[in-house]
Amino acid sequence: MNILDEIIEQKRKEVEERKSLYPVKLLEKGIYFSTLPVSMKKYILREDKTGIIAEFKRKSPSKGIINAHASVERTSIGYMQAGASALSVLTDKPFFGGSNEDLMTARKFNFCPIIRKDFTIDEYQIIEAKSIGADAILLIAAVLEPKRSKELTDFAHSFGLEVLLEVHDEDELKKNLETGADLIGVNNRNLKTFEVSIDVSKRLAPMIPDSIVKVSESGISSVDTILELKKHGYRGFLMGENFMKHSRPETAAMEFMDELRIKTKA
Ligand SMILES: O=C(O)c1ccccc1NCC(=O)[C@H](O)[C@H](O)COP(=O)(O)O
Repeated sequence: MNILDEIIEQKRKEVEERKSLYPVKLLEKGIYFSTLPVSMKKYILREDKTGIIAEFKRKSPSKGIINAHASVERTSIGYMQAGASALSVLTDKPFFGGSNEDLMTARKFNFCPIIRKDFTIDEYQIIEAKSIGADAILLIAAVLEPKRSKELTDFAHSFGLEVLLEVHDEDELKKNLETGADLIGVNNRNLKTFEVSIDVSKRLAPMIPDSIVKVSESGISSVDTILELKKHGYRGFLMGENFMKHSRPETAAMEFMDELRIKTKA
């Protein structure tokens, strides 16, 4: 059993527990349930932003503890002040140390697109994402049949949420091109082996239609990599550890995005 199988097995149990603890009727009463979502796709395409989706993540299966003490409030505000296009907040607790409360805190302090980073396998989680103030959800092709990805995408759209569909290889991409995702994220990290290679993004780029916003995910740690990925048509760049490993992730993000702005003008 690989880590992804383990996460999904755990997630199935967790979702069933949450359904009985917080029934849909309760989620529908959440303060964000009827607010209008902010489009992550639009923000990523905005020229005055960097395209970076800055992630708040305390730990991960591949790296263990990354930052146990960072404040969601200070980090998320700092990320946006630095010029991020959107925020990504991990809400999975057992494997990433996140929570729904983290996302709600980020929501409270920021008017910007927020993607709920979790392992979505059930409609219930989409309703939950809406009720905690998310604007977008992640779907991972490696754990869903294309038919199921489409069903969940349609369901997310019915709540005004956008979908970032994550793929890791040609086969996953080909099978999921018709699922209606708003953005396609190519994960440079193989979630089964944890191997990271930016070449995955470069290889898959020509297969993604221009109508879909391309996002490169994971293992990005240099401005030059972003400039290189832009040449391959990427507009979004999901970055977590490179910022979170610092005691002040928001300062690291500011320095990184300043360098990106300078090199983009040059
Ligand atoms: O990061 C992991 O170890 C991981 C393991 C299993 C499933 C998902 C995982 N990561 C989720 C992500 O998508 C990354 O947090 C995100 O792309 C940012 O990556 P990075 O910039 O390398 O922190």
